[in-house]
Amino acid sequence: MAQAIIRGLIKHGHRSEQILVCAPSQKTRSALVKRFNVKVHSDNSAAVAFADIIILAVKPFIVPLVCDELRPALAPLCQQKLLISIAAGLTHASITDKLPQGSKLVCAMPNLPTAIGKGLTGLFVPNQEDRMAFSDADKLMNAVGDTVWLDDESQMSSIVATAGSSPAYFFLFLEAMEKAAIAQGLPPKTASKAVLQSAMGAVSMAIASQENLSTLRHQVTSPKGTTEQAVLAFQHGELDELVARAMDSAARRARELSLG
Ligand SMILES: NC(=O)C1=CN([C@@H]2O[C@H](COP(=O)(O)OP(=O)(O)OC[C@H]3O[C@@H](n4cnc5c(N)ncnc54)[C@H](OP(=O)(O)O)[C@@H]3O)[C@@H](O)[C@H]2O)C=CC1
Ligand SMILES: O=C(O)[C@@H]1CCC=N1
Repeated sequence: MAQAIIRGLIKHGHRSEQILVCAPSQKTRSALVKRFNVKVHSDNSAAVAFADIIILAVKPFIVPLVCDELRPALAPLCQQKLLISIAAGLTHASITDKLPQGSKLVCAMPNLPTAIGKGLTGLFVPNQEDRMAFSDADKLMNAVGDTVWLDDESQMSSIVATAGSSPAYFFLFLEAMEKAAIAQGLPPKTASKAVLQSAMGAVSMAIASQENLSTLRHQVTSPKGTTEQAVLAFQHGELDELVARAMDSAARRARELSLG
């Protein structure tokens, strides 16, 4: 995910020499230098001296370890630095507990399309009045997509399910359509093109249109036509219930991660 953010930031005008990536493995660091020409370091605390905004982009269980490493360097500077955690599930309090008192932290939940400037990031700070003070986090994530502020931290698990994880659901659905189209006899390249262009067209249209999703669906679905048969098959397969179950599972996992 860090690479997606870096790619998006550079694509949208941030200079690579202004980005320092701290990662333990030499292989990852070399790959990042080669790919993005960013600065790299093996020591996480180097980020404190270098950057005003520090993104914690490690697996949730590694966040406490990284906070331990940042703490000594961060303590005297914590009012001047802005930290952004993108770790799924971790609560604001559980991270600030590991940071020097007075540290400024935003919890964020981006998604992979950040890499092409089309991300969606949910942002949360405990006091809504503080949002202005955290506008740099909003600006940064806005450079790689859109942002939404969450009023309540309990909404974060829904943003994980709806935005953080959801590109994978769409990829899964598109994969299934591609397989079915090939099974029906389309050449793989034609199947892929037809699926992706149709998905892009549908989403672009939904964004541009004044109509809601249901109205747009009905515009495609001619009475007694072809679409109706496919929609009925999805409904017999209880698509709504399946999607709700899948999203509940993702949200539940985010809440589990918050318990450590
Ligand atoms: N993948 C996604 O679409 C999204 C992920 N997230 C969140 O992003 C976070 C990272 O997930 P993801 O990118 O998928 O995971 P990856 O495993 O792909 O990346 C994790 C990175 O953390 C680095 N790392 C490991 N240990 C340390 C350490 N001690 N100090 C500094 N860096 C370290 C690794 O570096 P090295 O290669 O050197 O080991 C690696 O590059 C998670 O918290 C996840 O919840 C949030 C939204 C979307
Ligand atoms: O699967 C995960 O845990 C991460 C968080 C959201 C997307 N990927």
